[in-house]
Amino acid sequence: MPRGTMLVMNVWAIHRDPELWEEPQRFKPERFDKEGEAQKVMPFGLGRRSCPGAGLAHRLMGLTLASLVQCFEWERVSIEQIDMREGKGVTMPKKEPLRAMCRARVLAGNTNVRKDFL
Ligand code: HEM
Repeated sequence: MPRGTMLVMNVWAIHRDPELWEEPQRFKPERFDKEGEAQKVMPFGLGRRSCPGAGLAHRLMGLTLASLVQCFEWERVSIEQIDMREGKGVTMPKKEPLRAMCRARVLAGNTNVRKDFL
């Protein structure tokens, strides 16, 4: 490849390649229990120009999720399966926004908690 060539990878397609992934279209977080699977995901790019914020993003994602679980009680708004299809946009929005009910837990300073939530 000549020097200075710009190489653009289609990460979207790589992440959905059935030769690399079992049932690539299904939401199966347990797939990453298998050794080596996590190394096949490239959300932050690769090489010298990969995302310098990857470490911060990894830490923040865990912290954000844990804070949401620790500080709020969550309930579904219906018994229908959650629509996991993606919409269009740079930040990977869901096609149908996720709707859920939440209530601050007592430890988060909420004293107005229903008994069945305790
Ligand atoms: C989930 C969160 C994030 C994702 C998925 C993400 C993803 C990416 C991707 C795919 C690139 C392009 C890499 C390439 O060209 O190969 C990039 C670049 C970059 N990201 Fe992130 N990023 C995230 C969070 C962050 C955060 C938190 C920061 C800063 C605090 C950040 C700063 C940057 C910068 C400065 C670049 C340009 C690097 C360069 O061109 O040399 N990103 N990011």
